[in-house]
This record gives sequence, structure tokens and C-alpha cells, in this order.
Amino acid sequence: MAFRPSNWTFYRSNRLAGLRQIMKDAGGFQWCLGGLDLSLASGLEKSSPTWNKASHSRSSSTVSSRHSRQMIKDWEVIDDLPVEMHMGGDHPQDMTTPGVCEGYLLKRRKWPLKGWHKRYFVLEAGILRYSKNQQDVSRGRVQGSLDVSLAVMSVNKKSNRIDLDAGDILYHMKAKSHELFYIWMTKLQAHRLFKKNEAAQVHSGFIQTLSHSAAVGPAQRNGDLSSTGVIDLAQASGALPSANTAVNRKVSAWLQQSHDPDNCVHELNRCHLDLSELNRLIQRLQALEVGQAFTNGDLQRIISMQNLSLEKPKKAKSGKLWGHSRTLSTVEALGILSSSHLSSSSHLGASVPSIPDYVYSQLSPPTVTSPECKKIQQDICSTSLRVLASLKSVHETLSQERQKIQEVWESNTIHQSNTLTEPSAEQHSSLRPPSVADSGAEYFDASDDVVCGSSSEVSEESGLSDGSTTNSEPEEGHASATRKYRASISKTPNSVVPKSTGRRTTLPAHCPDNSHVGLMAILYNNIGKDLARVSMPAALNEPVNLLQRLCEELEYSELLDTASNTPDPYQRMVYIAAFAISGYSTATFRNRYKPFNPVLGETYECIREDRGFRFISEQVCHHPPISACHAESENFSFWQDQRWKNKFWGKSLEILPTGMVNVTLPRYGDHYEWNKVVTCIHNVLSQQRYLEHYGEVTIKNLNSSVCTCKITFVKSRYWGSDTNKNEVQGMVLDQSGSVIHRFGGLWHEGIFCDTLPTPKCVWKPNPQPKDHLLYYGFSTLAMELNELTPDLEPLLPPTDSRLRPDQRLLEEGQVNEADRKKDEIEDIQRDRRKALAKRGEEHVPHFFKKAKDLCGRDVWLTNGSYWKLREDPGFVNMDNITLW
Ligand SMILES: CC(C)CCC[C@@H](C)[C@H]1CC[C@H]2[C@@H]3CC=C4C[C@@H](O)CC[C@]4(C)[C@H]3CC[C@]12C
Repeated sequence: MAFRPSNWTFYRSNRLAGLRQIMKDAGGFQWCLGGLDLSLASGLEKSSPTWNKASHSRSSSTVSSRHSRQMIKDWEVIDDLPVEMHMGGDHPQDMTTPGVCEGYLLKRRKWPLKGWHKRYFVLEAGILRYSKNQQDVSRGRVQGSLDVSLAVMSVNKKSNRIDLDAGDILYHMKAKSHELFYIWMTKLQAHRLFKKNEAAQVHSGFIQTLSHSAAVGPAQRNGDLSSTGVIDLAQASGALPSANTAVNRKVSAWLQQSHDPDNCVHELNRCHLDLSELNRLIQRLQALEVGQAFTNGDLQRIISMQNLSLEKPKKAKSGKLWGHSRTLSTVEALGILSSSHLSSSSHLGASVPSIPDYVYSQLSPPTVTSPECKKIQQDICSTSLRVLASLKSVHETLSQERQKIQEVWESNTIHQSNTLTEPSAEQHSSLRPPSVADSGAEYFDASDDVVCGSSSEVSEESGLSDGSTTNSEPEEGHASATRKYRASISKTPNSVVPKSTGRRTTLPAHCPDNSHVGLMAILYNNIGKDLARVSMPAALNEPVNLLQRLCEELEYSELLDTASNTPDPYQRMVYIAAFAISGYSTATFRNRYKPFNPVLGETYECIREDRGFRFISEQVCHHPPISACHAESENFSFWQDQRWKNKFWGKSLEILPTGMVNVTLPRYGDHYEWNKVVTCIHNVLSQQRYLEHYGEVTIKNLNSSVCTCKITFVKSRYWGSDTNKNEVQGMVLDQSGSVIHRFGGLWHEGIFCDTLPTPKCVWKPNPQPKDHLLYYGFSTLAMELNELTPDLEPLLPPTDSRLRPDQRLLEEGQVNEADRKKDEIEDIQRDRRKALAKRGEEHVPHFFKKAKDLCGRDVWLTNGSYWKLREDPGFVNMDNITLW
């Protein structure tokens, strides 16, 4: 552990970086403005089953309004002191850079989410970097870095753990001793505050600069770049490419045209006034309302004023804020309200105590709210909305300006590459991933780069690796192998999509815009619960359900057909692996909507003569929710029961599936079985949401030990870089552990295997259908899943998802009706469950039976009755099930 002295000059030079940060954040305003920053309500599920209760007790705890920490079992979310804003910038606050803090910490492995590495961390000027060891730090070899001010920080004092969740990046760290833990915790807090203050300062400077340029007036903003502070700063920092006349001309033309920054200044000034007004209102309310609380009725009103379409509260048991009730707690509703979440992460924060802080202070026993208080609350609400509107408009303007800067930048890059000598091939490839044009050869031999041999075993929690022997962190060779695979994949033409299957190619209606839906309250009301049990407004749903999504995993079933026609067991395994990976590819375009949760007893069938399989699935269990499926074809059988746990880290939500996937190939008597990896929904509360899969898959053939396969879904390394996203690497090993085949690529682009007799791209996703973004990002198969044709309808059991009215209404674009119907269906399901419990009975699925696999795990297998029943006598006589 070493500390270096603080340094003011460093801070000054860092102001420019801060400016860039502000510009970057401007792109993320919508994120902030959604009011969905979890760091406020800080309800983190730390895999504790008792957490629901904790959420309740949290509401009644007394929390200091200046420095709030909320306890969740042994975890606490650390909220910093509010950031000070100095609009004038004349009296800079103490912005001393906190001392550098460095030393070894344990960092949880990126996959398969167990075990710890020893890593060398350096915390400097609000940025936390880590390397394998101290030598690597001095060599500048950084494995990852994170701006600590952008992360939700939670700590567990008992186990010396510190977690930082920045949405894109999630670090789980552990100190070896209490002392170290406290040092790191304190230092991290200091750096977070420093970084936030710095950003706030830079922001003030930015506003000043804008004000200045507005005062100068557009007419005077001519080609003289030095007359605008913005460009000065950017030039000084080297943020813009070296000036040349073409660029100068472009920039000056843009400056002459651009009147928008003036509006920006006005909006921001207005915003500032509104924030001061909010401050006044909150203080007034605090003074008036000590000991008073909002009623749920008030909250509902506030929320409807905000036009947030949250679902109607269900008949909530008094005092319960969890379970199925979607009644908002005071904290949650105001969490949404606090659109600028002033104290926690916004760089636009002002010296107003945060609204959540205010709310916490209100959480004493409820008394009647006076009319004056109500009036102030309404004023707070409308002022917040004004702030929101101002910031939205500023965001829009800045986005447009950024776009223009981008254009100038790009034109300059083009200009440079036209005029300068071509960089050498090596330089070229180090700058960006190779494109089709880069790849001179049809096929890149990746053998030099791929790390062969079985993946070195990395220590579990008990035994630590020293950081030098493990290759579980992404390696240089790893990345370059993927680059080469990628180049080879891009040379492979897309598979020709079969002309017409006679099925529909679009949906009846476009997807609704759901960006206004307040997700935070929903997630908070359901913390610790399976996402699959959380009821959400229909506008958040896509018109397929989880039973149908299981069928989507067969989108590339032709890989199983190929496997079934591949006599060599090692090569066969490559195709099985490609199939296992292909199931994840839909995630690329599917992060804005959530599949419907099937109700207990719901079923779904899918007969695909064109693909040669038939599929059924059933919701077999409600608690926990389990969807079982089974598909069969001449070449293969496929089954799995899907259930998962989720972990909410503050900004990201991890989905940890349990249950194995099974495939049998009757031709060779193979029975393959594999686990699923973790899927992480990054930035779950914002529109910048995206999915990442990470972890290791092991495919075993239960009927033969000839070979196994290991696939690694690599966790992306650096924030903001698209080039290291979605990497997959895999190898087929023989009995002795030698590598027989290796393959890799990206789960959204394809998989290349360079060890097959003819190296080739073994899988590439089909192109997305036209306008797919208007249709929930659905693939061709997904579009077809819920199609109901007149000839099919009479053949379906009444439990088939296609007959579910809410899903159908959503598909047809009738969102409100879908929402109403969905509520009804969920009510019916609840009543059914209650009746069942009253009779002391357990639900018995129709078409699946519970069994144990070889390892003693519970599994759900088909009972073989579906297709027989369908043929004769059909489902008309199916006993009285009313699901909807
Ligand atoms: C709150 C809402 C709007 C955010 C969107 C949530 C979406 C992206 C979530 C909800 C349920 C999730 C799915 C749940 C289960 C699985 C099985 C797993 O093996 C692969 C990922 C997959 C298929 C998840 C993908 C992401 C998913 C579809």
C-alpha cells in the first residue's frame, strides 16, 4: 500500500478530461433524467433471501440527510456528500486531489463468478485502475479502469468487500484485512467526491464559456477559433485533431450557423434558477413537515402528474412494500421524482439536498399532510418537471452539436488519411479491428495467438492465484485471435435466407415507445424477486413470452442437423458448441422489452416442417418460475428447463440461469449436456441498456468420454470500447485434455473454427429482417412465433400462448388494453393459486414430469403425451383450465 501526496497541478490538467467527461455525460442525460439512478434508493439485492424485508426496514430507518447509508443485511450502499456547485466559479472549493492509493486487493474473477484474483489496484484522481501486479503497473499494462464517481459503491464490512457498479463495469473487490478495507473505502469515498466536484466545477466553467460565447453573439463568432473558450480548451487538450484549414473552415462555418448553444445557456440558467427554487421548496417543506409522510394517494397523484405509466396498485397487504403489490413506497416514488438525482451522480447537481434524502427524513410515522405541504409538494413536482424539460432540451442540443463535432472530426480523419502516408499494416490493425478490406487472406491462421491447452485452473476463494499464472483474464493473444477469427467470419457470406415459408414477415403493429416507463420503482418494489415473477406494464413487454423464447434457441437448429451428419466426434462437438453459442445471438437487438411471463399451466407448441422439428413448452412451476421445453426431430432431441436467479447490483442486473441444456443425437447415441452463462443487463434502468453474456460453458457427452468442450464468453474489458465486446473462445478437448479443435468469434457475429479439415465459419447469424427495430428487434423466427393462422387455431390447446389475449393485444399495438388484460390474467392466476392452496393441492403440469438427472438435480422431462393427445382426440376435451 503506498500513498502519494496530493497535487493541485494534476487537478488543473485534469479539468480538461473533466470537460470531456461532461460532454460524454451529456450524451447520457436521458439516462440521468429518467430519474432512475439506483444509487439513490440503493436497494441492492446481495443474494440475500431476506432482502425483501430489509427493503421494508430501510424505509423506516432514520438516515442522515447529508450522508445517507442504507443497510441491506451486511451490505451498505455508500452515498457521498452532495456535490457543491459554484456557478460563478470565482471561489473554487477545496479541490485538493486526494492522495493516490495503491496496493493489492482481491478481485472476483470475471467468470465463472467464483474465486478471486490478487490484483494490483491504483486509485488516482478518481480513476481506479488495476493490473496483474505492480510491475505491470510500472509498465503501463492496465487490465481495466473505472471512474469511481460514476459507480454505485456498496461495501460489506464483515467480509471486507467493496463493490463498484458503473453500469458498464462491475468490480467486486475484497481487502485482505479490516485495516486495508477501511483505507480503501475511505480513499474511494474521497476520490468519488473529488471526481464529482471536479466535474461540477468543469461544468460551471462550461456554462460560463457558453454564456461568454452567447454574450459575444453569433455574429461575432466567426472563423477565429481562439475567440471561443470551448475550442480553446479542446485544442489545448489535444482533443481535436490537429488544426488544418479545411477543418478550421468547417468549424467556423458550423459556429456561424450554430445558434443552439445560446438556447442551451438560457435553458441552463433557467435550470439553475429552478434548482435553487427546488432547494428553497424542499427546505420549506422540511421545516413544515417534520414527522409527516406522504400517503400512497399523494404519491399516485404525483406519479400521474409526471405521466409515469406505472401499474395500478394491487390489493396490497398493509405495510407490505414487496410481493406482488406494485403500490409505490414513498422512497420509490420520489426516487423517480428526483429526476436530476442531485446528490448522487449528476454533474449538474447543485447544492440542494437530494430529494431522496429529503424523503428519508420524512419516513417517520405517517400523519396527515397539511394543504400547504401538499401545495409545496406539487410545486416541487412541477419545478422538477421544468428542470427535466430544460435538461432534455439541453441534451438534445448538445447531442446535435456533438454530432456536428463528430462530422468535423471524421472529415478531418478522412482528410488526414488521404493526405498522409498510409500507416503500416501493423499500425493499422492496432488502431481498429480489421474490416473485410483489411483481411488480405481468406483465412487467418490464428494458431500463434490462441492459448492452447486447458484453461489454467484459477484459484477459488480459498486459494489465491498470484496473478501471474492465470489466463482467465482476457489476454492480448486472446483478443488478437478473436480479431483474426472476426476477420475470417466477415469474409464468409451470409447464409441465404430461405425464400418464403408462407409465414408472416412482420408484426401487425410497431413496438411502443416505452422510454417513459419508470422502471426504477418497479424494480425496487420487486428487489430480490425473480424478474420472471415481476409484473410490469405491458409497454415494457415484447409480444412473445418466455415459453416462446425457449423455442428461439432453436433458431439455428440446422447446426444440430449438421452435427448429426458429422461422423467425427470432435468435429461434431464443434457444431454442438456453435449451436450452444448461437442461442445467445438474439440478445443483440433485444434489450428494450421483456418477454411476457407465462402463467402457470400455459403451453406453447411450434411445428416447423421446414426446419424438421416440433417443439413444446410449458410453465411447470410458479415458485420458482420454471419453463420446461422439449423439441424433437429426426436428427436430434433438445430439452431444458429454464429458471434463473437475478442479482441487482445497482445499475446492472445479472441473470444467472440454473438448469442444463440437453441435446441427444440418436444417430451416434450422444447425449450432450451443458450449462448456461450469466447474462448481464448493463444500465438496466437507462435507455443505454445492453446485454452481455459471460462465463464458461462446459459441454459433456454423458454417453461418451471421448471429448468435452469448453467455451468462454469473455467479459468485455474496457469501458466504451466496442471492439472487445461479445468475444467467445472455445476448444474441444480429448480425454487427456489435449486441444483437438479451437474456435472463436463473437456471439453476435459468428464463430470460426480454424482446426477443421477445412477451416471455416461454422455459424453466422442470419441477417435481421427489414425494419426489425420497429418490431422489437425480432429475428425472422421471432416474428413467426406468435402467428396464429385459422387452420392452426382449432388444433391448439386452450392454454397455448398464441391464445393469450394480452399478448395478442400488444402485438396489435393496443398497449393500454393489453395492460388491462394482463392485470386480469395475473389476477386470475393469483386466484387459481389461492384456490389450489386452499384445497391443499399442488399444481400438476400437463405435459412434463419432474425427474432427477444423474447428478441428482431436479429436471423436467416431457411425459410424451402432448403430440399423442393433439392427434387423438385433440385438446377440445382438456379439463377445465381457465388461464385467461
Ligand atoms: C426491464 C426490461 C424492460 C428490461 C429488458 C429485460 C430483458 C432484456 C431481459 C428480461 C428477461 C431476460 C431473459 C431471461 C432469461 C434468459 C435465459 C438466458 O440463458 C439467456 C438470456 C435470457 C434469454 C434473458 C435475456 C434478457 C431478458 C430478455
